Amino acid sequence: METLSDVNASENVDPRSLNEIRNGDVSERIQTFEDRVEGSNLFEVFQTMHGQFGDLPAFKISELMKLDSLESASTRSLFSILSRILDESIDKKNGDISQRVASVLKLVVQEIEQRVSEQAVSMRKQSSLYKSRGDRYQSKIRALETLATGTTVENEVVMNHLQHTKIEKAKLEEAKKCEEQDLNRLRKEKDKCENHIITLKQELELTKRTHEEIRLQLEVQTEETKNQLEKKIMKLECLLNDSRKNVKELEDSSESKILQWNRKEQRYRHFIDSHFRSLQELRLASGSIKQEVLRTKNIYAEELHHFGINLKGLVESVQDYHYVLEENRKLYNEVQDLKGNIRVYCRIRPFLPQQSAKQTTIQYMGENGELVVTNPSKQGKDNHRLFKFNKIFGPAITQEEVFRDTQPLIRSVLDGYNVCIFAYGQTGSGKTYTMTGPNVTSVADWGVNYRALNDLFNISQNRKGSIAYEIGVQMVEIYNEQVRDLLCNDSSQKRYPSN
Ligand SMILES: Nc1ncnc2c1ncn2[C@@H]1O[C@H](COP(=O)(O)OP(=O)(O)OP(=O)(O)O)[C@@H](O)[C@H]1O
Repeated sequence: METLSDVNASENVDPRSLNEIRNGDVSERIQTFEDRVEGSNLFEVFQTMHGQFGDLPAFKISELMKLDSLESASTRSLFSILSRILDESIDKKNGDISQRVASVLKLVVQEIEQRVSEQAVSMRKQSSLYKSRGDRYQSKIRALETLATGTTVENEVVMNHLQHTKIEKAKLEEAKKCEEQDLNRLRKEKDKCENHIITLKQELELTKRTHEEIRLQLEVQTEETKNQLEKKIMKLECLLNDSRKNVKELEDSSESKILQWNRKEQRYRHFIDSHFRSLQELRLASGSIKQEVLRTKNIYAEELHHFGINLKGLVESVQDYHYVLEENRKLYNEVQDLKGNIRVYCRIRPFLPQQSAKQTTIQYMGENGELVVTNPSKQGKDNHRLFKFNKIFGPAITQEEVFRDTQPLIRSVLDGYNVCIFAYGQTGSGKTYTMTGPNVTSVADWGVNYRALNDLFNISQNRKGSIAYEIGVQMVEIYNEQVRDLLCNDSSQKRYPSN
């Protein structure tokens, strides 16, 4: 890019000249060129002649004419000299001009004419030169103005770049801070590492010493081991010899075994061949069995079809059966109701082996549940008392017989009735014996509880295809007007109902 200073340097033009050219002021420049010529010598000659021109000798004029100073004199000086000479001649000689003065004047006029023509040519040249320069400068000015406009856009770009650079600088400063922090951290870590290295060196030194000691010990051990190994090698060589003998023997035996194996192989081959033949026979048999199975399958499908038809009838029968069963249950429960919701049975305990006076107070025991008890200590009407029960179980009756009478009542539980079996009597009268039994491991001795539960579980098991039962049991004891839970393991919580 060509700048203003470059243009000045290349053209060697004063900036002031540029302005003058721009304003078109060229005339003053022509005068300046005229002033550059100075003819002081000629002027001085004419100064000396001032006031005595009429007496100017011929040699002086010749000398004057020979002088080269005419060429070097300025044009203004020449005009001034010419004017004075003419004024002098007019004043002193009444307008006559001598031949010599006329020739001098002629020379001066010729010189002036030549100069004027030369200067005119020069002026034209200079004028055209300045004009061309002016045009060039104008175009350069326009170029510079365009350049200046471009520079504004560039400035914006540069400003953006500067802004970006500032942000980058801020980031770099931030990064620098981080790096300084990292550097500080690394310095600390370096210090730590150096300390660690010192510690490690000490440990290494210690380890070296230990290692040296161990090495010495190992050398001793190695020597011992070497001796032992040498002994072992001796032993092993002996063993090797033995082994070689053994190998020889084994080779012999293995040869005989190989012969045996070959014979066995022969036998197995025969065996496999026979099995292969059997297998082929089996394959044939399996084919026929498959056909048989297919036939059976078809027959089975037909039978299944018939079975389905029969089953349908059976399902209908089962539905009828359920209906009949329901009817039975209703009738059964009605019978139980007719028998009475509350039934009282009396069981008479036999005498215990340790009882000495085996004298009974029971006077009469009727089939209809009547019981007459005597009291020998009382007389008259109070001597005997009559009791009426649903049934009386005598001393010889078994556990099975007692249960049989309660069984129907217990079974009504399965139809949704609540049943309670209540054993009442004084201490030692046989309540536990009747309800639980003397020996639970013997089925014959089972009391009402075991038998009832066993019966209920059996029935629920038989009916599980049609009915799912949930069975719950409670066993309580009322003693001294306090109810106690007999199924509770924790004696502290036995009191019923538990808190
Ligand atoms: N029917 C019976 N046949 C044989 N022995 C019986 C019979 N009933 C009870 N006993 C015997 O009588 C004794 C007392 O019976 P049990 O313990 O059943 O009486 P209990 O009424 O439960 O007494 P408690 O109220 O003190 O518990 C027991 O030794 C028992 O074996």
